[in-house]
Amino acid sequence: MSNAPATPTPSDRPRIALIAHDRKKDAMVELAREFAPYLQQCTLMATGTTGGRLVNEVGLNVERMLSGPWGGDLQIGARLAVGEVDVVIFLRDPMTPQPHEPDINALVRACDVHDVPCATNLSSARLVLAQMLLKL
Ligand SMILES: O=C(CO)COP(=O)(O)O
Repeated sequence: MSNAPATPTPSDRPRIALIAHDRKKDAMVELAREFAPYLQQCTLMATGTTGGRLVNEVGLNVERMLSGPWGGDLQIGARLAVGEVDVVIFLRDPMTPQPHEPDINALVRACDVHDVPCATNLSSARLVLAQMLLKL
């Protein structure tokens, strides 16, 4: 039997969900640029508009769900509930009421139920990604 390390497969990659409310999307793009070399090695999913910006402005490969108000947060929550998401970066806007507040709460609750790390602001997102980088 060979002692060579197993070739990483897509399923070994950290699976990260990236979500940002409108007034936080520039910050998400900036964060993604900062961590792009790492994020390129991850399996990424995002809500629709956030994902579009990450694809077009950062060049990341992202699976795009529906936009948040149309159910994107719920789609990510459903994936997370069956063990398909390792980390959530969710840059929420605490100053703007959202029409889909119940969906947002459901996703954050699912993170707590399943003990999945959920960074809801830029500083905690940087801490989480920096810690993940150390495990490479
Ligand atoms: O509304 C959102 C999260 O609650 C984000 O959705 P978009 O990325 O489609 O703007």
